[in-house]
Amino acid sequence: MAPQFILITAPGKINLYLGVHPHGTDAEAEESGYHRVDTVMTAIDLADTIAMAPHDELLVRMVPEADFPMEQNSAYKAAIAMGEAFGRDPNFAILIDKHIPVRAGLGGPSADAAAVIMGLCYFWKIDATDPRIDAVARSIGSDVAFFLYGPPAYLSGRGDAMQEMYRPLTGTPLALVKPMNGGVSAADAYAEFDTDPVAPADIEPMLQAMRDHREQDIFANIHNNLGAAALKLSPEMADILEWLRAQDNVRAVDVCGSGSCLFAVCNTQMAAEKIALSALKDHGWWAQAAKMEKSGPFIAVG
Ligand SMILES: C[C@@](CO)(OP(=O)(O)O)[C@H](O)COP(=O)(O)OP(=O)(O)OC[C@H]1O[C@@H](n2ccc(N)nc2=O)[C@H](O)[C@@H]1O
Ligand SMILES: Nc1ncnc2c1ncn2[C@@H]1O[C@H](COP(=O)(O)OP(=O)(O)O)[C@@H](O)[C@H]1O
Repeated sequence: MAPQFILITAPGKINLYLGVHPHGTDAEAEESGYHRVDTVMTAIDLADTIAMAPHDELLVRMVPEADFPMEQNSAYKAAIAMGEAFGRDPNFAILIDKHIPVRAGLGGPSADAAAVIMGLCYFWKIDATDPRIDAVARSIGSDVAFFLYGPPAYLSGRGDAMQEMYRPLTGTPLALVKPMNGGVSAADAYAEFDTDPVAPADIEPMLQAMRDHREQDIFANIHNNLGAAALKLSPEMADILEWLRAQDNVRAVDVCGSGSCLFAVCNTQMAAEKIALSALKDHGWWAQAAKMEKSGPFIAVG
């Protein structure tokens, strides 16, 4: 008998490499205003938790309560799109325990959408390789496809076309720091990028380092050419960037996706914890120690 309740852990992500290509480089990706993007992402252990059970209608709630209508929730959109793709009524109650900050570049809305897609596949016994799943993911957002696969990966196109997957960097310590208030939306960051587009760094050294699992080279090739746009939209991020770079035991620092969060790869978990605490205590920034995670969303059955 199918279970009546599942709990899905939906990890956020960081981009170890984010290369946005100025317009005019890829006609297909640029349809409807999108940019050609090459990215290497890894999941992190800062995660939302999503409880799902069959219900008499589709109901999506967040804790803390969302300040936008349910119909705009990525989890709701994913459930509707899955229902349409598979010809079924997505009548489920979905409760999202929110831990991943929004407008942070940590992929929270996309992680929630991927978790709901996986949850519905579980309830409806849909094969994970069904191509309709990938199409649903892409229709919700560029980052959703990454979460469906899980391990660190290189994606191209709009950042939604899987190219290669790599051995995870599980447990690598991170300090995440962002301004306490406000954030940067992905759409605003891309629009700002267009005012002064700069070509990305060569991705090959990063891909080769990921293939060979050479940590030192991976961290030496961390790159994000959307970061400058985020910094213009949220100037406090520049203070955080400078401060993180000056901390002890930090191997690399960059912007998380479209911001407003920044990450520091640290030598030890204690160093990451110390940096997070100092960011909060001495500067009033939002901060959290985290780790790189081996995979994307995973399901526990109740
Ligand atoms: C920047 C990245 C890096 O991983 O994520 P975040 O850091 O925001 O989490 C992604 O490219 C964001 O992906 P996602 O958050 O899924 O954004 P989407 O809903 O697909 O797109 C939001 C908006 O960003 C712009 N956009 C997004 C992706 C892309 N390749 N080109 C774009 O120009 C478009 O204006 C689009 O309307
Ligand atoms: N499940 C969700 N969790 C959080 N925010 C969501 C969700 N679904 C839709 N949103 C909307 O997405 C916005 C954040 O989008 P975006 O800036 O692209 O995300 P990110 O945090 O990945 O940078 C929120 O302000 C909110 O309006």
